[in-house]
Amino acid sequence: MAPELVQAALKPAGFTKPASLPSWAYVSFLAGNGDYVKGVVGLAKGLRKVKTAYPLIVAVLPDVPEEHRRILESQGCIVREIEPVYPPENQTQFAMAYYVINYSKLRIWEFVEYSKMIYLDGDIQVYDNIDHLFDLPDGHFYAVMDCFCEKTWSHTPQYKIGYCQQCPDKVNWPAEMGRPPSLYFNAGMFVFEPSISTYHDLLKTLKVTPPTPFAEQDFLNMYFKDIYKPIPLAYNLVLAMLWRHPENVELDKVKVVHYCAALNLLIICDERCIMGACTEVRHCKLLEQW
Ligand SMILES: O=c1ccn([C@@H]2O[C@H](COP(=O)(O)OP(=O)(O)O)[C@@H](O)[C@H]2O)c(=O)[nH]1
Ligand SMILES: OC[C@H]1O[C@H](O[C@@H]2[C@@H](O)[C@H](O)[C@@H](O)[C@H](O)[C@@H]2O)[C@H](O)[C@@H](O)[C@H]1O
Repeated sequence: MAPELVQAALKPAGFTKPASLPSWAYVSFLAGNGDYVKGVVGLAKGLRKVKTAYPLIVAVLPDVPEEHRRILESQGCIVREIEPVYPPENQTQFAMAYYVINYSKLRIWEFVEYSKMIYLDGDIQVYDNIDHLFDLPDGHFYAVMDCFCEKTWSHTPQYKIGYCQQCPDKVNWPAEMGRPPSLYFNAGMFVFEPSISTYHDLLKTLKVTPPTPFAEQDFLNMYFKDIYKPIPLAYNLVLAMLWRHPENVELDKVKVVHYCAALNLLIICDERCIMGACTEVRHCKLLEQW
């Protein structure tokens, strides 16, 4: 779909809650007994603050303790336990060792009581209502394009030559390296349609797909390549964009911020010290944390 059509579909309609809400929902993913539950609580609070009309489902692995599940339910979340999904045995070095558990995100395609869902990582915060994304035309996979400039991408040819899809004209893709990479999305936020047939095909395809450094993100990019439609950066501002491609960031239009794990910077601002994005980028000093 032409970008202008995507833009048109993204215009927030005059929001009136329909008599019977369509079967749409937000969904997040939680594993382990660590601090990610705090992120998901923050996400639930953020969605409530922007007055979303739809529920937040949290797909939890069996290792999420009862206490954390109760906390999520006290925040109005619908908690659904899922079984882990593992990729085929392989010696792959994941970009982050724990990424292997992120393949379990694939279980959300089984949530077919919902016709359309918006997936949000637990380290994401929503600052503006994005319910209008549910109105995007069916039959596509919508997500924001990622950036290849962080060290976590150092294993890739694009990182090695300084190519990034966020600024494709800065370093041209050399002809001798074949075709440039297809548009590649960040899998921390996406709009999708649950489907049992797609769910079974995802798992079947995973069984014969060797794991790669960005785990299920690489897998989803490969699987949905033909129906992927980029949506504006405002819907998933990966923090690195603030210092890698500030020219692409219109802060006042940002609706969703993604506080990625590879963020190894403490952003200190004259007025306050925060971990994560800062709205006054010009005040910030970026410190290499470690
Ligand atoms: O120990 C973990 C690791 C990851 N996650 C979930 O998986 C998502 C993706 O992992 P992460 O955010 O670390 O990936 P990033 O986008 O930061 O690379 C998180 O946001 C959480 O929702 C989790 O619940 N527990
Ligand atoms: O398991 C793979 C993960 O891949 C992605 O994280 C990456 C990606 O954003 C890179 O572009 C950043 O450089 C990096 O820091 C960050 O960790 C998804 O956000 C996450 O949900 C999850 O799918």
